[in-house]
Amino acid sequence: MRAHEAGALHADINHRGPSWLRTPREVNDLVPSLWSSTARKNDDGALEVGGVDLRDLAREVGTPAYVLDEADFRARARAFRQAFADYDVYYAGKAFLCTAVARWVAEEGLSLDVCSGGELSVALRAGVDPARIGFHGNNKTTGELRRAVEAGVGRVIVDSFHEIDRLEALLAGSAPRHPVGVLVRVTAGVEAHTHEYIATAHEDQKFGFSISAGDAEAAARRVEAVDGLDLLGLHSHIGSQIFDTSGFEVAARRVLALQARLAEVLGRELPELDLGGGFGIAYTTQDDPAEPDRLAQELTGIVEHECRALGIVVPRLSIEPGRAIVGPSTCTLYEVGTVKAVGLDGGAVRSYVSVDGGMSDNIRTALYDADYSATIASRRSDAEPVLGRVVGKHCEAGDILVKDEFVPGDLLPGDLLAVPGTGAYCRSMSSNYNHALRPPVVAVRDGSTTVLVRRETEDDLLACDLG
Ligand SMILES: Cc1ncc(COP(=O)(O)O)c(C=O)c1O
Ligand SMILES: N[C@@H](CCCC[NH3+])C(=O)O
Repeated sequence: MRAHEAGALHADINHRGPSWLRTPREVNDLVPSLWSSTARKNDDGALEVGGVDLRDLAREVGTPAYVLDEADFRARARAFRQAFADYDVYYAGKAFLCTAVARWVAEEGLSLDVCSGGELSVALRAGVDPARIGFHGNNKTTGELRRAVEAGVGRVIVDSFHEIDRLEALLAGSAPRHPVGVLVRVTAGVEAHTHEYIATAHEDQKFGFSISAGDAEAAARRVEAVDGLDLLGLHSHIGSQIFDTSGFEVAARRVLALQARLAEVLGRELPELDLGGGFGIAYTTQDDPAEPDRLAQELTGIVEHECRALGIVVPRLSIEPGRAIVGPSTCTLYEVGTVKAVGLDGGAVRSYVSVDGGMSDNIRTALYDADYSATIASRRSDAEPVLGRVVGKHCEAGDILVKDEFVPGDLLPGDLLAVPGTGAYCRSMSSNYNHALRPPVVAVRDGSTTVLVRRETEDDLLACDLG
């Protein structure tokens, strides 16, 4: 099958309008924008990341494995830190968090956003300064709030009236040494251009207080009235994997209008404003993410312009990027187990490549219809490329990792395949479906490997099974 035929076939199979497909010529090569900065193919055609040949890594730690390029992660964290020098940059730990990564984040001068008691524990165990932790969540338990308050987290981002009640009750029982900093999470009524499950600023969803319904103002007044709470400002997160800053612009306009109104109502200007995260990354060659410098320029421009128009002081700004820091830093390494040619209508053939992981280590394709790419990682292939689909080993027809990709026509069991861009929301959303063991997270740097999170064992799973 020729490339243009495959492209046409692809468009036919997915009745979802134009979609992305690499050209067969790239089957051995890397598209740099999709990979971490140290990834390269060596003379054998094998994939190297952080100076480590992934064939060696597979022998050492097995597959599947998440391979995290430490230098790339740190460089992206630093780039946000530098571009947003006047902001506080909170790394969103929900994208991926372990103690080593929490330490890297702190070493690079970033703060940390956690959204559960579990993430808070990791941050505290890593020695992150609690004052630099922001605590999120739409249903924080009293226990979680107590731990956060006792640890002295810098800010709690409140998300419901019940949560404010809970905090009030908690503070009435034991006065913390310092007032608890609070941001009120608001929904600005913006339809962000992303998958509906990861858009968070439209009205009909669970997060935040609605500005238009008056709940956001009521929540701010309520927090202001509670002894021991220090209302620092507002928080707006419009969604994830967003490329277009116009959503931020509309949200900023509405949030700052509320900020100006609160200045009148409360008799003081709130000192802080968090614009959330959500900056997109390249999963395919169709995605064209903005560099942190440009994002900083645009966001700052939007906020300054609005503040001028409203006659209020520009608050201290913060952002919460997760995916844009950790997403591109990681690829997942798999071993091919079976290859099956499946005939399609019209006589075309699709090659189903089954690997030793699947939707348990990357649910994003099944959940969000996300696009990924893949490359052969163990050798060079001179065979004619074929249209392939990379699937997992789970008992589920939707267990797809890469919907469409050209793969070498001579792919065989035992070959290694790598999927780039899996640093965000893959390990952190992984599961034990079919009693799969979660893969390890292995950092590579300057030719050496460090296991940051070990592979789960059957004993780990059985330890929870009390018979
Ligand atoms: C409140 C909040 N902040 C930050 C993030 C991080 O988003 P992203 O990883 O897309 O930057 C999220 C996730 O969407 C979020 O809900
Ligand atoms: N989990 C989502 C992002 C949203 C998470 C944070 N609100 C994803 O994989 O794209």
